[in-house]
Amino acid sequence: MKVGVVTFPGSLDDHDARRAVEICGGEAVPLWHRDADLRGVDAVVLPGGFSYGDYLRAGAISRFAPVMDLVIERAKGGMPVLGICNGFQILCESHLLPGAMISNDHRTFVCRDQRLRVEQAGTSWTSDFTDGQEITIVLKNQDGQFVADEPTLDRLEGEGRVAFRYLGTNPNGSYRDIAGITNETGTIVGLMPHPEHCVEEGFGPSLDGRGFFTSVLGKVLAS
Ligand SMILES: NC(=O)CC[C@H](N)C(=O)O
Repeated sequence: MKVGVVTFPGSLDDHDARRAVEICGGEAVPLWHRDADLRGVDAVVLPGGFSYGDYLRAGAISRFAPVMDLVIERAKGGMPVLGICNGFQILCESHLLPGAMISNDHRTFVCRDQRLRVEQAGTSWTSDFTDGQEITIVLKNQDGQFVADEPTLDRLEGEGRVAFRYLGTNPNGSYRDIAGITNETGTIVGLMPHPEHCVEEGFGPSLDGRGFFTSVLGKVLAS
């Protein structure tokens, strides 16, 4: 299975995302922000970083990158898309996911190991987890506060579209402790913490990131 990883100017975590795909048994395909072809990929990861320097708003310019025309079209047609941190910001700016990301409530950059609860294991990127499972992966951002109006939050909760919730201290003021959400069909997932940094021994607090990639790839890894 081919998983495209988009590099925007200012992306930071594209290499780790490609490496995570390969470690978990997939073929990682590098995509560039100006590409007008998705090179036959079956799924796409929008990685973390500071695309276009986070100017205007994080993700606001990336949404208009040429490659996003195709990503948005294919995502609407059911292609699995994972947005990690800056990628989640881009998914919200693209209106593939509802809500918006604003500055952390404490107005400082946060970098920590973060406990999460998997609230929805019925997505393309979480099927190797179980509902209610606790995982710990890393978190690092400045604009990580997920906000949405009350009807949108109620709809997300009611439709089982809150995919991840922060456990312990809410690190950024995200409404209802929401760390990640999914679309109506569970093919698109966005979250602020970084699974791609938690896929190999000696790096990160766990190997919990593997589940995201094995879920979409349909792979079983020896532990
Ligand atoms: N690690 C990331 O992707 C974080 C970058 C992101 N633009 C921010 O809010 O800081």
